[in-house]
Amino acid sequence: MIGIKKIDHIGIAVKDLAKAIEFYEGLLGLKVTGTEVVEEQRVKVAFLPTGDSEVELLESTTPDGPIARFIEKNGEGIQHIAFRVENLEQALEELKAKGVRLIDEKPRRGAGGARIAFLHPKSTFGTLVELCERDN
Ligand SMILES: C[C@@H](C(=O)O)C(=O)SCCNC(=O)CCNC(=O)[C@H](O)C(C)(C)COP(=O)(O)OP(=O)(O)OC[C@H]1O[C@@H](n2cnc3c(N)ncnc32)[C@H](O)[C@@H]1OP(=O)(O)O
Ligand SMILES: [Co+2]
Repeated sequence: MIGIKKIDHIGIAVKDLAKAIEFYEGLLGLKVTGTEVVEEQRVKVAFLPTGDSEVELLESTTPDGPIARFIEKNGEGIQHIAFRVENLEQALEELKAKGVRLIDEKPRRGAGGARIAFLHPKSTFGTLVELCERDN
C-alpha cells in the first residue's frame, strides 16, 4: 500500500513569482506562508495554504531548469500534483517493483524540509506526480 494521505500541494509554474503572488494574495485572498529557493530543483517557491492542501507557486531560477522548460513548452500553469505519503522510500520501492517509471529513485530534499520524489508523466497518464513525506 502506497498510503497516500492527501493532496499535499498543486505545483503551478509561473514566470514572475512576485506578480503571481499579487494575484493569489491580492485578488484570491490566499496568504503566502513562506518562500524558499530549492537549489537542487532550480526553483524559487511560495506556499499558499488552502485548507488541508497548498498551492505551490514555482518560478525558475535558471533558463534551463524543469520549470523554465515546462513554461517554454506549455506556457504557465499546473506543472505537478503532490501527494503526501507515510513512507516515501517504501512507496518508491513498491512503485518501481510494479514497473512505474521513477524520475527519482531516492528521496530528494524539497521545500519546507520535505522529502520528495517525482514519477514520470509517461507512467502516470500524463500528469507529473510528486510524492512527499513530511515529519509534521
Ligand atoms: C520544490 C519542490 C517541492 O515541491 O518541494 C518542487 O515541486 S520542484 C518542481 C520542479 N521540479 C521538477 O519538475 C523535477 C521533475 N521533473 C523532471 O525531471 C522533468 O521536468 C521531466 C518531467 C522528466 C520532463 O523533462 P523534460 O522537460 O526534459 O522532458 P520533455 O520535455 O522531453 O518531456 C517528456 C515528456 O513528458 C511530458 N512532460 C514534461 N513535463 C511534464 C509535466 N510537468 N506534466 C506532464 N507532462 C510533462 C512532455 O510533454 C513529453 O511528452 P511527449 O514526449 O509526449 O511530448
Ligand atoms: Co512540489
